[in-house]
Amino acid sequence: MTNNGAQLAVVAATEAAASGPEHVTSPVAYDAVVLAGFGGPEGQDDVIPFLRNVTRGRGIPDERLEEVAHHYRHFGGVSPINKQNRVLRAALEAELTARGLELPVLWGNRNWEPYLADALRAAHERGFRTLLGLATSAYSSYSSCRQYREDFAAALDTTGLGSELRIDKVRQFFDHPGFVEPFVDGLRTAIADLVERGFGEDAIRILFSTHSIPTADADRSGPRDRDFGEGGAYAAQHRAVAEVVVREAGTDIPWQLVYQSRSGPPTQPWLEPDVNEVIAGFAEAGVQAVVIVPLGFVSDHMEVLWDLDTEATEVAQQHGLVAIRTPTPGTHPAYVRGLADLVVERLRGTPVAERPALTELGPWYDVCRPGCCENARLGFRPAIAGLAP
Ligand SMILES: CC1=C(CCC(=O)O)c2cc3nc(cc4[nH]c(cc5[nH]c(cc1n2)c(C)c5CCC(=O)O)c(CCC(=O)O)c4C)C(CCC(=O)O)=C3C
Ligand SMILES: [Fe+2]
Repeated sequence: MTNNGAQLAVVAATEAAASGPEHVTSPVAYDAVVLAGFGGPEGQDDVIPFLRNVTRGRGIPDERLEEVAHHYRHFGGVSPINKQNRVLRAALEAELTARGLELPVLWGNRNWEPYLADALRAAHERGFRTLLGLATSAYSSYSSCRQYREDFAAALDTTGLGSELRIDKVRQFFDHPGFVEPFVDGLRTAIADLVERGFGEDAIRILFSTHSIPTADADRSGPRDRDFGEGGAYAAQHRAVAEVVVREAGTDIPWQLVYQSRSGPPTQPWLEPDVNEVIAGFAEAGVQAVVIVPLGFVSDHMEVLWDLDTEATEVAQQHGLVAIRTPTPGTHPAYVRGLADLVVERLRGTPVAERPALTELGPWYDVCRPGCCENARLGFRPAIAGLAP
């Protein structure tokens, strides 16, 4: 740290939370929203520098990096993720404007241009001082929660704007109706499609797929003082949302939660089972069709286009199975409205009892609880929007 700006921001958020009820902050007149994306390469020359950004200090084997570079190269070195976030940014801003809220939405990334630091500089130049961060990530884990909080703190440090800007962050929204509804729609449509094509419901299986993470990180996901069972809050949230999606879709077809896109050295345990192994096992069980619901992802980025639409679909075909991958929220109107609702609840300081949440785990916290989503290997880094350890 070259200045203590990030620490100041951490303290500001901490005090705001500590003085309010446990879950929620008081109303805040935010000047703007900052959408925080993962970032992706936009051409062949970007691929390797992007992958270096993603994996810095992570011990990802070179073979895995080459393999992942190949996924991007196959699509011209372009990940669709930046375009998707540009479209989402505009849609969210338009939704807020339509509600009479003058709340610009800025956008910056963790791993590629425009970086979060660029977004903070732009916000500051436009005179915005009180910002609400919104990460494009629904669940609790180091990669999907705490790392975004650290990204904001690091961007405050890089820009030297730590004492000028206050940044809070929208809660994890895994069980918000706006996030869940597109998955329900997608599952219903896929089942209807298969039934119409003559598949019996007993010959169909539903797989809810999400990103695998190291089990050591999964165990640390969510607040330190709550026990969520195997796989921590990360796995528990996915299980709970999958149950809601199945119930809302009104189906009795058997389902299970599977994991994809594992990296890291083989010696390191990651969440299992792998989507491809489960699909391969289906053929012997007499299954004829599989519906893959990409429950862990907000848009059709590379993990979806390659790991599901290319790889998992190929595995299914090799085993004589029909596979349908259902849509991600993307810019589904329910999702965009849901994100706007999540912003509005912070403007109003909506009491926790009035906040929508479709599972018993939520609504999640405005300010992360002590020890939330720590990384098992990386040391402590300053983060916004969390209570001190
Ligand atoms: C939980 C989770 C999400 C979902 C939540 C969220 O959306 O945030 C997610 C999303 C994404 N992951 C992405 C890309 C990559 N993730 C990698 C590596 C890793 N991901 C991890 C976890 C997650 N990742 C982890 C524990 C690693 C190991 C290294 C580390 O500890 O960081 C690597 C390195 C190579 C590899 O090992 O695959 C790449 C290239 C992209 C962009 C895709 C595009 O460009 O379209 C997106 C949206
Ligand atoms: Fe990832």
